[in-house]
Amino acid sequence: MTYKQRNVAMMGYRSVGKSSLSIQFVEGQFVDSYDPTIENTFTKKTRIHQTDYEIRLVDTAGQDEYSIFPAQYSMDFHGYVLVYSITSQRSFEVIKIIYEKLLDMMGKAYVPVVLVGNKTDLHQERAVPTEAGRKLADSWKAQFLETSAKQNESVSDVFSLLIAQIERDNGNTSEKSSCTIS
Ligand SMILES: Nc1nc2c(ncn2[C@@H]2O[C@H](COP(=O)(O)OP(=O)(O)OP(=O)(O)O)[C@@H](O)[C@H]2O)c(=O)[nH]1
Repeated sequence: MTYKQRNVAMMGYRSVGKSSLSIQFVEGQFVDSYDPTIENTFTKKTRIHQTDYEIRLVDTAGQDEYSIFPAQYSMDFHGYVLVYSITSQRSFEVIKIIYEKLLDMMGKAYVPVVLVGNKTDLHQERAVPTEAGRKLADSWKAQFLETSAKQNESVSDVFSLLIAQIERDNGNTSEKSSCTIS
């Protein structure tokens, strides 16, 4: 069987749940302890829209507004999952900065991205309204989802949405497209 390989990087501020989302997607479990990541790579074979994919998922170290964008993440990636925590306004501010640095580093005006607001199970601690996340994603022409790695809510949707977006950007789409000549 042949698999389409897609390389995806998870980026965001510290402790927003990048590792937890990766582990939930790849291994189907949630680990409550916090172990800061340096870098971890996971692979997962999955079928999305009748196509078999091997997703190589790189879980990166948490960054803050002062971090220098690691140049290795601007090459060889098909798409990015940019994660903040809905309980942390700072993580929301940091994700905007990471996005700007990513575009800068790649020298592009557009990069396939899914913006993820994680930890929806902590609704009593919510600091970032859903609408703010959606607006930000719209301004990037990116997909947007809120998730809970803990409750496995919408976790696999993050990757299906990103893969679908990457395929659309490559011109591979199962949807019928129309062409108008004027
Ligand atoms: N309640 C709740 N806690 C979560 C969720 N996702 C992650 N956590 C917790 O948040 C803490 C940080 O999670 P990680 O997945 O290690 O976060 P990270 O973004 O990979 O952190 P860095 O490696 O520092 O960048 C851990 O204690 C997790 O158990 C979630 O959806 N809900």
